[in-house]
Amino acid sequence: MLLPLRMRPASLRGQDHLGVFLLDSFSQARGKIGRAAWLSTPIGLLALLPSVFTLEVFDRVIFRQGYSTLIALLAGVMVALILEWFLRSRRSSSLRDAGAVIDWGISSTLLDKMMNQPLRSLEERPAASWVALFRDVGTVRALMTGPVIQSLFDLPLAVFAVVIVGLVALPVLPVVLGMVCVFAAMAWWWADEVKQGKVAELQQARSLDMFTAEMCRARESVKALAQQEAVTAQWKASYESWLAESYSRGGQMEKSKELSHSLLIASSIAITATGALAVVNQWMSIGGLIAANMLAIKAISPIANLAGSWRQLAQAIEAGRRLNRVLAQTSETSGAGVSLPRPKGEMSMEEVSFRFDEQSEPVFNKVSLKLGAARFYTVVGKNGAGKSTLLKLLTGLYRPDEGQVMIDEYDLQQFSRMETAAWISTLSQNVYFLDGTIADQLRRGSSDVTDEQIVKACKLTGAHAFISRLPKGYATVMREGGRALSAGVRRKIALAQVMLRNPVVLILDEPTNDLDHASELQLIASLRMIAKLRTVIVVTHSAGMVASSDVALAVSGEGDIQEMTPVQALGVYFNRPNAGSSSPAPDGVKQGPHLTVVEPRLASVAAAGGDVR
Ligand SMILES: Nc1ncnc2c1ncn2[C@@H]1O[C@H](COP(=O)(O)OP(=O)(O)OP(=O)(O)O)[C@@H](O)[C@H]1O
Repeated sequence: MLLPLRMRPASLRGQDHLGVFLLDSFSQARGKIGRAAWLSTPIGLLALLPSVFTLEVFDRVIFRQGYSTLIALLAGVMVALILEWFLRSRRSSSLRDAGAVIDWGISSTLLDKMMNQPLRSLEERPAASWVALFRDVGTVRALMTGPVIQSLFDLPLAVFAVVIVGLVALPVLPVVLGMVCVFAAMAWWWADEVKQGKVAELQQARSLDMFTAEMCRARESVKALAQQEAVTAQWKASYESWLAESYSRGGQMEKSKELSHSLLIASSIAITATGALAVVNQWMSIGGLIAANMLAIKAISPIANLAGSWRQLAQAIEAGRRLNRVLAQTSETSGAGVSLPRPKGEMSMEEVSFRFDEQSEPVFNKVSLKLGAARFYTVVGKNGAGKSTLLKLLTGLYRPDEGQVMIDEYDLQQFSRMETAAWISTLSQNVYFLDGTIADQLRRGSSDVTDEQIVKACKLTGAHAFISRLPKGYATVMREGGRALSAGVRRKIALAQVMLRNPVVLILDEPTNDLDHASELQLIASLRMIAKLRTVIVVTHSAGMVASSDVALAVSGEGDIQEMTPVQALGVYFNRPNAGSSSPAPDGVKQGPHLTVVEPRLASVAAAGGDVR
């Protein structure tokens, strides 16, 4: 239900749980909507004056040659017209303001909601459906400025018109009432989309939009794998189904419009015929007959217009329901309430269980784990075992179904995303940048960083050398997630972004993906040094990284995690049973399981435990 509180039937108040969040935004515009509703009464009355003018002209001016009456009537009707124009423009402007207030209220609440939803809720909805939700806000706002609300506000006019017909042309009143009832019945009959609460055409248009967005995102894969034919066929099928629905609905609407037009003419004929009989029998005047015809149109128009706007109302109701479902979802916690001392960086999991949904097997089943502060951990396991899921639990991005994830003695659940991110910085597998310069990207997570710190972080991750060679250096603009930069450079910049947060715990998901061999060695060396001061946890398929870590956490894929020495992990997961002994070392490993390669010019940074701030 989208109507503001004072416009809703009393029976619905308080029980409309669907509209409760939207009503918050509507209530901010209540004053403006109220003013528009109040203005509708004088507007309705003034709109009837031309009919009364016609009546008087016929009855008093024509038959009695009353020139002075005509001048007085003309003056009166001109004043009324100007006043009506003024009031109508005030009403439109109030409704426009109300629409803007509602739009702003819902859009900003929706944006807050989106930003503060747990990652799992965000993942359950395709990215394109969020874009569609913001478009839904426009649909709800259009309700305020479109024909629906105007027709609703004009409904009192119908009542006034019928009353005046009763006063000036009583014999035709039954015909007018009959026609009003016919139009009201037709309006009810055509309201099937409103009654069903869904607009199939709109739903198909949304699916089509979402598929088009997916297609654009997957353009490189589609081209590379030559999937054009299959994708085109799928898109055309989706488009055809939307077009068929739109065509059939369009046809129905045209039919109803034609019928409504013919019925209006029929009403006029019926009123004229009945009125003519009444005039002949001197039950009413000719002026009364002409005025009754005009008033009948005034009485029927709001009802006919309302019926013509059902579609817009149905779309707004559907959009409102969708918005409300999202707004009603739970957000992440807003914070711990007090500023807690910076933790040392010990991480632990106590009896943690997690599964993606009821139907799937648990990824973790009562797992307990203790990770010491300032140590270097690697996470190993086969594809799909649950390594990334483990990282998301450790960063607080996923909440365990059971058990606790702790940093030092604090349960992560008590912290807001901002609080957790200040201590635990994470670099996910897929790096994506919003539009802006490289410097903007680096400042986005930590606005107070200095240029010197930015350069230091980029040197640490190896991004600086590349950025310095760009014609615009750090002012180079990145678009579409930074596609113009190579994947390796994007990863190095993202890593610098993470380092600038000055975390206690650094969590990286396959950071050596896309890195060349020298960069991988440099990163491993940097991470070893960073781990002198911070806890470093890295999901990796790099033997060199595992060999350089203090402990390997092996995710079995059967719900548990085992702690191993790097040598054991290299044997089990990299088929290198003798790594760390006198046998050939894994790639990137120079001496035993520990890598000691540090670029000389980075030594000072690395020696400070990667402290760039
Ligand atoms: N958003 C999700 N919704 C549902 N299931 C998921 C989701 N993300 C991961 N999974 C499932 O959870 C399991 C663990 O996935 P995860 O990405 O943690 O594995 P991984 O060990 O990191 O794999 P890889 O080495 O391929 O990156 C997989 O079976 C995967 O299909």
